[in-house]
Amino acid sequence: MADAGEVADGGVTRDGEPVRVLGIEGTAWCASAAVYDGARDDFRIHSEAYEPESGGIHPREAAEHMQEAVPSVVAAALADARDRHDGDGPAVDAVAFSRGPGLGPCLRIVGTAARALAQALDVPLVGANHMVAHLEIGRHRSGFDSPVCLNASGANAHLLGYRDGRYRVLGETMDTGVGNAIDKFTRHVGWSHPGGPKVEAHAKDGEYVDLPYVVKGMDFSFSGIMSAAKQASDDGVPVEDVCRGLEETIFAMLAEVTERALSLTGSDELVLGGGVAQNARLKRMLEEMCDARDADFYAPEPRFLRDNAGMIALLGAKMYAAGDTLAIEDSNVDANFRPDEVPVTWRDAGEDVAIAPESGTEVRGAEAVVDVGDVVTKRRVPKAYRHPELDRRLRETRTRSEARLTHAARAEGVPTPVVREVDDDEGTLVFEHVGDRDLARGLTAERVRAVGAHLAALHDAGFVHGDPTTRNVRVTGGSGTGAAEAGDGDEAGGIDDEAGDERVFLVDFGLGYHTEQVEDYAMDLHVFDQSLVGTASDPGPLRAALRDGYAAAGDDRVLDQLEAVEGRGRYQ
Ligand SMILES: C[C@@H](O)[C@H](NC(=O)OP(=O)(O)OC[C@H]1O[C@@H](n2cnc3c(N)ncnc32)[C@H](O)[C@@H]1O)C(=O)O
Ligand SMILES: Nc1ncnc2c1ncn2[C@@H]1O[C@H](COP(=O)(O)OP(=O)(O)OP(=O)(O)O)[C@@H](O)[C@H]1O
Ligand SMILES: [Fe+2]
Repeated sequence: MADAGEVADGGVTRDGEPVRVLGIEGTAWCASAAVYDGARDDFRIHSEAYEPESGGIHPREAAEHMQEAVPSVVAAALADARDRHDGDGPAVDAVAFSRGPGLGPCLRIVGTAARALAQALDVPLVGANHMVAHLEIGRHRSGFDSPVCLNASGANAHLLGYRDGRYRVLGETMDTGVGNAIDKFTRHVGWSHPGGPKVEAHAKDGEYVDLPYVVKGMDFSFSGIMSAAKQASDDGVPVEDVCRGLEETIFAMLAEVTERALSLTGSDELVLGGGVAQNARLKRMLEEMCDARDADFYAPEPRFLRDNAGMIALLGAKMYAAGDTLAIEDSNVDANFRPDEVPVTWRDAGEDVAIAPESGTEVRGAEAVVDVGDVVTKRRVPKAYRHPELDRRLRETRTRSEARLTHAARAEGVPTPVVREVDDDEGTLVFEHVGDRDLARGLTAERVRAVGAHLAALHDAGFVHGDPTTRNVRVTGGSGTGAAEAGDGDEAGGIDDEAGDERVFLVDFGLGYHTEQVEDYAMDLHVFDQSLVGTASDPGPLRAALRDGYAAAGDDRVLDQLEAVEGRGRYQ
């Protein structure tokens, strides 16, 4: 079936001329071809879904589906393009295809089809990253300038922000993609693929049940919650209740890390993408979270959320307009193609997502409202987007651990503010005021090295910070040179950046916990490392300083494990 999209301004042009691009998608389950027409800024999409008879997606069956369905959807799209075309020359300016990530056998079929079509039409070939396509479609349709993007799809879950010519991964899943996690549970209870819509339907009749909630900075993991959900169902908890618990927990995790990314970047725009984004509960949570912080939220309509070739054609049009085409001999597919590997040729340098907003006397962090005066009062305000029981549990436990671990860290010689008052019913803490500015606005290698040493001291004492970022470190002294923005001069009254004046304090221990696991220590370092990548204009030397500082004081096994964490292909 062909869908005609709305006509709008802002279609993609090359040298002032609207471009028309045919896109082909087929990374896993959806064989799809579409024509994007820059003259009308509209899309005609033809899709055929693969629906496994039992179990999940079988790569071989999925490839057979592509083999069968790609030619027919491409023929339909080409007929549309020819319909639109008047005059000489080929009906489209370029052919774009999903190069990855996805299932190798499927990708190869789509790649072959795209190469053959580009050659037959004698037009350039464009290789699109499927995850970047999931986010560009929303950015394009929203008209936002430089949003944070949450991709919630089957095989992936990423938080992305554009900076210095790349989409930086601000946070991501540490194990499976969000849709795949949900689908594993539904397979366990015997439901057919895809499970997401069934969980949504059953959750409507369910009561909330507690399940493990795991976020680490802006990263998150689903393995614990999925095992607990399967166990709960085996133990006789009604499946509707487990579905409700799953939605409330998983989507609250995604909303929280997204809020953290908005807070870290200072961005007030959020765009959602990916198949799981069709879920109404997820959209409502993100909408409420954004409303509460006066941010704009945009989710495209469902046909652009689930896998579709419209998004591939649009990204293809942008890339083609930027001259970003592929020689046939360089057009191999990449099953593990990460979004941060893509040189973003179609955006300008001035479009970076904001970083490190001005701090004032009232700071709105991701979790809390913080009054910064002679003392610092932090209130974990209730989050209307979360289920009230989950909200109460998180606010209480985090307030309690923050008080305890802030104190425990100081006992290990790590500078932290003195805790003056704790009220875990109200979720309020009162701290001594420390530092002149956040590390984000005063990044130097020396300070980052100190953070490495402080984290090593915590780990040596058997606990993690849980959310070490450049915003959760306070520093004294000058504004530094590595900061993402020019800095704000010497707001603290001009203390020089001299040895002896430097103090580096850790704050915000609410996500910390006791653990003996090397993996948890490595994740702690990884979270900080990622925040350097997300906030610094030249992160290389700072990342090296982090490792130096840690190596001097900490356990080498943790640094080895950090490499393993980074090297993990997280597409399962
Ligand atoms: C690499 C590529 O092949 C992959 N695509 C993909 O996973 O298809 P996508 O259409 O983005 O997402 C499908 C997932 O989206 C879930 N889903 C669909 N409707 C849902 C709903 N109403 N609630 C929750 N999940 C839903 C499905 O269960 C399935 O896991 C990806 O983008 O990661
Ligand atoms: N003791 C302190 N002294 C000075 N400033 C502080 C102190 N504690 C917090 N701040 C400031 O308030 C900001 C927000 O605090 P905090 O990180 O604890 O809140 P949060 O809501 O948990 O934030 P997020 O989850 O986004 O990291 C910090 O980035 C820092 O600028
Ligand atoms: Fe997808």
